[in-house]
Amino acid sequence: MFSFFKKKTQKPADDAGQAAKEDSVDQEVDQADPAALPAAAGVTESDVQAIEPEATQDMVIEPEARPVETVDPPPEAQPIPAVEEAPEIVPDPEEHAVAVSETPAMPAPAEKGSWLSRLKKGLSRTGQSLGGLFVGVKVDESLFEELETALIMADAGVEATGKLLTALRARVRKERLEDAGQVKAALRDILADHLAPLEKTFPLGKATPLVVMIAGVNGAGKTTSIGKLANHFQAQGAKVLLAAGDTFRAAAREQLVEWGARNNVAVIAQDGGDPAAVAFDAVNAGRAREAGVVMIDTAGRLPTQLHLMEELKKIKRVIGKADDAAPHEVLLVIDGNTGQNAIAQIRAFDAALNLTGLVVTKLDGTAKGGTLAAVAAGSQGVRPVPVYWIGVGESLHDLQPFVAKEFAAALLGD
Ligand SMILES: Nc1nc2c(ncn2[C@@H]2O[C@H](COP(=O)(O)OP(=O)(O)OP(=O)(O)O)[C@@H](O)[C@H]2O)c(=O)[nH]1
Repeated sequence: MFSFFKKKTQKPADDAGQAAKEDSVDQEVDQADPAALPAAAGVTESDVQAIEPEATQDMVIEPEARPVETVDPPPEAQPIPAVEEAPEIVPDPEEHAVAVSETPAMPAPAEKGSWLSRLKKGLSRTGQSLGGLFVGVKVDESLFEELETALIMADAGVEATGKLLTALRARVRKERLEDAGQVKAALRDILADHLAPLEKTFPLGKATPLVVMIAGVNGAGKTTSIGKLANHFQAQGAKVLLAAGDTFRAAAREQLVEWGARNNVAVIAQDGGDPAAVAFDAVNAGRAREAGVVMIDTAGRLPTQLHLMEELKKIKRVIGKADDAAPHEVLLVIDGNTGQNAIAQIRAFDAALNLTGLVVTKLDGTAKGGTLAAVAAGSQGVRPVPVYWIGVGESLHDLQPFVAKEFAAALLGD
């Protein structure tokens, strides 16, 4: 395992200072000869080196911020393998002894059934309010009215709700459906068709390395999703490299480093400084080490924090200086509980970054599972960005590819 850590003592004093500093680095980076970029971005070769054990002593780790309790090790977790390059950048490797596994931990096909039941359970609040409407009722206008209310309450939005109900009425008429169960089955098909354009297979292997930039608001589940995906990609045989693009929050870096240790993959990190430089290093390191995937975490931010949105654009630009075609994927992680606000988030991040996909987390326990129907309908002018993965919990197995048919069934509690 390769672990890198660039040490810098300078930290941003405040937002204004940080913005000014970023502006100057931005100009440097943008005007620089790409070959000279590492230096322009404040990166020197001596900065990028395998961490020595004693260097970890200087790391600032907030013990209370360690996410140990939020991260379930895979059921088949094994003790740390006796690898020479054990995760030295982790201050206390013993803490990882129970969590590190070399064994791919994503579900085998046989586990598909349990994923479907977790998906159904995760979406049960939406499932009960939508699916529950069909129990012991007659097929009449009041059923359609209740459905309309339930879809709006599930945050499907006005456009999707109208479209779905128009299609359902037509189907009921055409097929002369009189049984509520049949109407429910018809709605399930219509929903699945409606959501199908969002379904897309993640293009692992499209480029080597495939550079994936991850963005989102604070706490959406970016870092956790990266950890789960690292495991997923490894299970598919891809060598993974992670980059801790949140250079401001020590706990965020720590969390990624921890996921790196769990998955036995390298993490590029830096204490303070320019996140674009970390991303740039990561792409180069990924290429040098023939990684299959480089995943770049970024600090959480609100679309209204304009200077932070500019920083995100800059990170993307600088990644492009390391590899013309990169980032190949720009993913927005959204919290499934966010409801209609997710639409505003997608619009804003898409405008800044031209998103290629979504990861929707925390669908467990939400009554707002209809949001994806709103995305598919292009509600409020949102572009129907593909959904690669959905998350229904905190364990490794709880993040899985989005399948429209499965999702539609779970939305109706089936
Ligand atoms: N219930 C549930 N919790 C989740 C899911 N995905 C992530 N979480 C939890 O959400 C919390 C925040 O996740 P993070 O990965 O730290 O979020 P982040 O976007 O990286 O956060 P910042 O770095 O602060 O922007 C953690 O406690 C995760 O375990 C999910 O699908 N379901």
